[in-house]
Amino acid sequence: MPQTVPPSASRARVKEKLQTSEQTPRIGVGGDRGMDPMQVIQEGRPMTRSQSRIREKYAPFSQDKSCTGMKDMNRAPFALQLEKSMTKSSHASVSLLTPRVKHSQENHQQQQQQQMKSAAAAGAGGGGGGRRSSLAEQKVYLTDGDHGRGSPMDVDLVTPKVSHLSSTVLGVYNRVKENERGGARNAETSTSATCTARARVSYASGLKPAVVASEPLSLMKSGLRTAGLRARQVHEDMERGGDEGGGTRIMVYVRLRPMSKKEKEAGARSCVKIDNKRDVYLTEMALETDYLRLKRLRGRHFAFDAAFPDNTSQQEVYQTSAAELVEGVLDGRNASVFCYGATGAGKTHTMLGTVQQPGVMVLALKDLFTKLKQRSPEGEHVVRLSYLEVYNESVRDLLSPGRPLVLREDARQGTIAAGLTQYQAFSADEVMTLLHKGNTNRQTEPTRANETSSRSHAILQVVVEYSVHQDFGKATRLGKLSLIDLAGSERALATDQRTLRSVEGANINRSLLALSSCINALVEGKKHIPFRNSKLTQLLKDSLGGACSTAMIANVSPSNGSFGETQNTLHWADRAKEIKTKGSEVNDELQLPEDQDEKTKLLMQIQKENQMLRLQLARLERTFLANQNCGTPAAIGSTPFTPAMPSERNPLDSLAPSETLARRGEQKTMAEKKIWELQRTVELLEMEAEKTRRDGALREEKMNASIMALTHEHTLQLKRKDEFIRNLCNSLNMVESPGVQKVAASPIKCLEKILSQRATVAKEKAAEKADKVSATAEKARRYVTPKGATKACPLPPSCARSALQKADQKTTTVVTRRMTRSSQQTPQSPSANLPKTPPLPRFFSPSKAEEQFASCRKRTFWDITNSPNSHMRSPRLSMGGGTSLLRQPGFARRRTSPEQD
Ligand SMILES: Nc1ncnc2c1ncn2[C@@H]1O[C@H](COP(=O)(O)OP(=O)(O)OP(=O)(O)O)[C@@H](O)[C@H]1O
Repeated sequence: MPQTVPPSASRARVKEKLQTSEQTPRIGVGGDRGMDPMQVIQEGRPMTRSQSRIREKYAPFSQDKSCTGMKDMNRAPFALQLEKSMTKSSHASVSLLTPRVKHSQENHQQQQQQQMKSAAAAGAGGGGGGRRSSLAEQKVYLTDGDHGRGSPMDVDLVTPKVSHLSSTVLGVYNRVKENERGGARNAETSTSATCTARARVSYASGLKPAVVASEPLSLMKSGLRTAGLRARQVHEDMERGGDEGGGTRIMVYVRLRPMSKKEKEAGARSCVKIDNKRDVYLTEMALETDYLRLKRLRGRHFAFDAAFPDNTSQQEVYQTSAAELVEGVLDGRNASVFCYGATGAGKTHTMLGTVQQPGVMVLALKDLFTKLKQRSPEGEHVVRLSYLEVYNESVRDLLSPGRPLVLREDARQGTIAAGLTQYQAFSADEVMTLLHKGNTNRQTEPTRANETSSRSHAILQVVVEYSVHQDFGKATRLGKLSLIDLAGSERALATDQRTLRSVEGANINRSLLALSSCINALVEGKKHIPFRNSKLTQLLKDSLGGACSTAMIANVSPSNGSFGETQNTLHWADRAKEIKTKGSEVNDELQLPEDQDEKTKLLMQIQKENQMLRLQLARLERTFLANQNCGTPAAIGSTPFTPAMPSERNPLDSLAPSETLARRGEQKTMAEKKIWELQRTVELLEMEAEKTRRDGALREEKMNASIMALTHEHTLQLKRKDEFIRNLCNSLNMVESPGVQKVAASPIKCLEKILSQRATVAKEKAAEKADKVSATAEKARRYVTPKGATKACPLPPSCARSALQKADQKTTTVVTRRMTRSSQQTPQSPSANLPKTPPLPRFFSPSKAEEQFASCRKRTFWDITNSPNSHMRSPRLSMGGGTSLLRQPGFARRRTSPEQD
C-alpha cells in the first residue's frame, strides 16, 4: 500500500518510513521514474523557478490553490501517471510518480547500488521500490495522497511502459472519491486546458495533487482497463514472438558492447544494465559535483525480444536474431536484419565482425549454404548476391563500383536499384570473396568517435532460388535476405568538424531521421509513410512495411558519456517493436505438369525412385550388418552378399559354437559362390566389351575407307572438269595466246578470258564492217548528183540505188546493235575500253537517205501519174515547205545541203 509522508517528517523519519514501505506491497508500477528505492524528501525547500512556472501553468487544475512550496508537495507521496491510448494502435502503461527527492551526495552511491539490487529483484516480482512493475501485478491503486488510502482498480495487467503514446494524460490524483463525484467539472476544466491531451505535469511542478485529466474519471478507469488489456496483448505478443492479427511484428534485439579502452581510461561508468536477457535498465549518471543534474537523474526501463550483454558471442547473437530468418528465406520468404545505433556502438562489429569473430552477415551466408546443400543436394539452386551502399544520399554498387545508381519502383520486386550487379555465387567461399570485395569498396573513415567508422549505409542482398518437388509438380522458391549495416547517428563534435566528415555525418543523420519518421508513422498507423524522404528509407521500405520478416539489432554503448545516444537508440528500438510488417508469404511458383498423365508419370517416377533408394539403403544396411557379423575379410566390402536382416541381427549368438561354425561355413561358401558368380559375370561383361570394341574398330576402319574413296572420286571429278574446260579452250583456238597461257592453271578463268577476247575481236570486226559500209554508202552518194545521177556514177542507176540501200541497212543494223550493247554495258565493263566508232552523221539516217535518193532522181511522168498519193508519203511535201511537184511536172527538185536538213 502506498505510504503517506507527513509534511513535517524529518529526514530520518522519512527514511524509516520508506524502508518500512519496502516490505509492504506498494503499487505495482514502474516506468520512467520507477527506480526510487531510497529517497530522501527534503522539506521546506523553496520551489525552483521552473517549478513555480509549471505550477502557474497548471494552477487551474490544482484543487487546493493554497498549497505552496515543497511542504505541500511533500504531503503527496506519489501520483499516478496514466498514459492512455488515444488511438487504437497505441498502448498505455501505468507508472508511479514518486515524490521529488534529493539525491544527496552522501547517499548517491548507495542509491545506485540499491537501484541495481531492486532491479535484479524485480524479475521475481518482489515488492519494494525500483522496478516493481512486475508483469504479474494485476491491480493498480489510485491513491488518496492525503489520507494514504488507495482505491484499487482492477486492471488485467500492469506493464512497464511499452510504447510512446500519441497522447499523454498525466493525472495527479488527490481525493479520488471526491473527484469521482465532481469528475465532470474537473474533466471539463482539464479538457479545455489540455485540449491537445498532451499535458504532462511533472510531479516536480510542486502542484498539490489534483486532477489533470482530459476525460472523466470513469472514462479514465475504463481507459486504464483497456490500456491494461492492450498491454497484456503486447506482452503476450512479445512472449509469442510477434504474430498478431496476420502480420509479423519486427523483432527487436539490443546488444551492449563492452566498454572500450578509451572509455575506461576516461573514467566512464556503465549506464546500461541488462537483466533476464530481455530487460534493459538505463540510468543516468552525474558527477557528484553536478548538483543540478543529480536532482534530475533520468532512468528508464525497456523490455525487448532479447537483450545481449557485453559478453555475448557473435554466434549467440546470430542464432537468436537471424538464424530463423535464414531458414525462412530457404522456404521462399523475404527477411531482413538491420543494425541500428549511434556511431561506435558496435553495428559493424555485429554485422560483419572480424576474422576471429565473424558477424551476422558472414554467419548467415555460411549457414545459408550449409542448409541449401542439405535441402538441395543436387544443386538445383541459384544464389545471387548484390551489395550496395548509400553514401551522401547516392546509391553505389559495391561489387562493381561506377556511377551512382537510380532507385526505381518495381511492381513485383519493390524498390530496386537500376543497374545493380547481381553476382551468382556457387559456394560460401565465393560469397565471402564478394563480401570482402564489397567491404573494401565501402566508405570507412576514422573519426573521433570511431577508428573505423562506416560513412555509409550498406545493404547486402542475397536472393536464393531453388526448385522443390511438391505433390502436384515442381515449384520454384524465391527467398530474399537483406542484411543491412546502417551508419551510426553522430554528433558533429563527437566525430569531426572537417568538412567532408561533417557533410557525411549530416547526411547520415538526415537519413536516420527519415527512418525515425517512418517508424513513427508506421507505429501510429498512418496512411502515408514517408519512405521517399531518403534513399535509405526507400530501400528499407520492404523491410519495414512490406512482406518481410524483420529483425532489428539496436547497438548501444555502455558508457555514461553516450547516455543521450543510448537513450535515443533504445527509444527508437522500443518504438520499432510495434511496427508490423505484412508478414512474408512463401514466394513459390508451382510448375504443374502439362496434363494429368504427366503428373501421374511424375508421381510414378518419384515413387520408383523412392523404392530404389529404399532398396539401396536396405542393401547397404544388410552389407554393413553382415560385415559386422561375419567379420571375415572376404565379406568386407562384398556388397552383393546378403546378410541377416536387422531382426535376425545376431541369430548365431543363440546357437551352439559347433552350429555357429557350421552356419558360418555355409555362409562363407555361399559368399564364395556369389563371388565366383560375380567374377564370371565380370568376365562375360569384359568379353562383351572387348567384342563391342572390336566391332567398333572395324566399323571405324570401314568408314575411313569409304571416306577415302569418296575423296579420291571427288578429286578425279575435279580434274575431269578442268580437263574439259582446257579442251574447250583448245577447241576455241585461243589457248595459244600469251595472256591465256598465263592463266591456264585455272581453266575457268582461261575460258572466260578466251570468251572475252573473242567478243572484243567480234566487236572490232563489226566496227570495221560498219565503217566499210558507211564508206561505200558515202561513195554511192557522191555519185548521185542533182542533175543526173547516172551520168557520173560508174554503176547503173538501179545498182547504185540498191547498193546505197544495202549500205544504209547495214549501217543501221551495226549502229543499232552497237547502241543496244552500249546501253547494256556497265561503266566497269571491259568493252567500255573498246575504241569508239565516231558518231554517224545524221545524213546516214535510212529514211533520210531514201528521201534524198528519191528527191535526187529525175521524175518521170509515169511516177507522177501512178502515185497520186506520193505527196502524202513524202513528209517534206506534206509539210508544205517546198513547191508541189504535181503543179510543176518534170521539174527536178533542187538538192539541199545537209545543214538545211
Ligand atoms: N561486441 C563487441 N565486442 C568487442 N568489441 C566490439 C563489440 N562491439 C563493438 N566493438 C568494437 O567497438 C569499436 C566500434 O565498433 P563498430 O565499428 O562496429 O561501430 P559502429 O557502430 O559500426 O560505428 P559506425 O557507425 O561509426 O560505423 C570497434 O573497434 C569494435 O571492434
